[in-house]
Amino acid sequence: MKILVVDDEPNIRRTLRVALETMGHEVQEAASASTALSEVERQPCDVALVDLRLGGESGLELLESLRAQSPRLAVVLITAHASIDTAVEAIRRGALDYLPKPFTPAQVRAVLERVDQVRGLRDRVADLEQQVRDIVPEVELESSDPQMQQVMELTRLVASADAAVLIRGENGTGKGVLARALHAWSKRAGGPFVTVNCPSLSSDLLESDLFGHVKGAFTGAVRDAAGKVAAAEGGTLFLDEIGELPPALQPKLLRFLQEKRYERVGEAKTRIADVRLVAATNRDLESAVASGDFREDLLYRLNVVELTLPPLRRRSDIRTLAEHLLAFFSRQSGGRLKGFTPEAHDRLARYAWPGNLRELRNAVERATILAAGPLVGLADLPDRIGQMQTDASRSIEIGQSATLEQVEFEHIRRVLVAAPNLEAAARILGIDPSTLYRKRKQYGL
Ligand SMILES: Nc1ncnc2c1ncn2[C@@H]1O[C@H](COP(=O)(O)OP(=O)(O)OP(=O)(O)O)[C@@H](O)[C@H]1O
Repeated sequence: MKILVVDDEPNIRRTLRVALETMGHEVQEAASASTALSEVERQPCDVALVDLRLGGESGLELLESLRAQSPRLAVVLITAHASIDTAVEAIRRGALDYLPKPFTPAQVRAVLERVDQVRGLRDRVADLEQQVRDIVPEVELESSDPQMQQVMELTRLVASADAAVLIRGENGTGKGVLARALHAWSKRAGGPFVTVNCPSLSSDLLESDLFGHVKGAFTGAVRDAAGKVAAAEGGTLFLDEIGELPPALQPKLLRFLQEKRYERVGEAKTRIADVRLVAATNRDLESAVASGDFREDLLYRLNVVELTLPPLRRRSDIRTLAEHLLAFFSRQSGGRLKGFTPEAHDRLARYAWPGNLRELRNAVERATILAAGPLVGLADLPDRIGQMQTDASRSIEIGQSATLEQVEFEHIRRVLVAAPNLEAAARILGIDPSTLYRKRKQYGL
């Protein structure tokens, strides 16, 4: 973890730095409240260890300012006057814990383990919140489109088997939604549904995210972690964007698929899990196999059954889908909107929908907020749809009349089309793969 030590006594700062660095943490120091605040602003950290008496300043006040400035920061107070009262006051004002002075390295370690546990729980809550959002109440799986009807029929058929399933389709076509439906219709429905986003983490972190790790396996592994394979026990593990699975992890996943066996990072003990694997990809995995980026044996293990979702532009039910989504969002906001104008419908039917159902959903939700009603018109649709020229790939020129959002959307879209994979696209854009991942979701790309 990144830890900020705030104490006006150089000796305490030095002792803590040595102890914390020995435990594998990164340490920043501050001798006063104002330095502490500017340090946190300059470089975000995970934990602040704050002395209660900072010369003439109060650690309790700094605690409040730090919490206001950086709500995710865990603050631990250090106090030579450990009384129940100060401890209670510190916790009441948002401290996560306190350390009595003088302290031993073991006490520091114990406090940090608690901080790490709380952070783990917080992440778990965020993850669960995301899952609740992912359950997507607006989803309509019934379709009059013949291709979709075929996909749904096959999904119901294979749901009861335990075979691995590979879901193919462009971004936003509903692969995640279909994976959930598959789980809900399977005999594992009572078990957990756990998602792993393959491109959002580095190879090492992804391995530990999947299979778990033991305490001390790497810097920052301060306690054992079970991993998502274990979390999905008795249920379904959904590997999103499997085409981005780093090569180093592919043999490990293959072994897991074949034998249901795996090891946590840093541990030799073999564990067994009863988990069904469903994977999704928007990439042409056959060409990834041909270029050596994806193992052929893994592809064959994953696609025992294949389900392919059609892109939205090829679906004959765009109109019904748009009406369904509008009815859903309109209900949530008092039922003001009754439908689309004929021009808006026409545009929705002719637009290319590079972000597929996600883009349609976002466009309709946005229109529900903007439209005066009772019908959604062209002006209520995002510019790229409403002002679309007949050529869907109209060019945006830098310096010409375009919003920053349009420019960012178009630039990211084109880089994604041209780059061989997400990591390369993130490198070109000069952003983190996880930021790119979020932006794609935001823009429905
Ligand atoms: N059948 C549906 N009815 C209504 N909305 C849908 C449907 N399928 C998908 N959506 C909308 O599109 C969004 C994206 O779906 P989902 O995440 O399943 O797509 P995906 O193909 O997995 O995308 P990605 O490849 O980017 O992960 C959903 O959150 C939902 O809002």
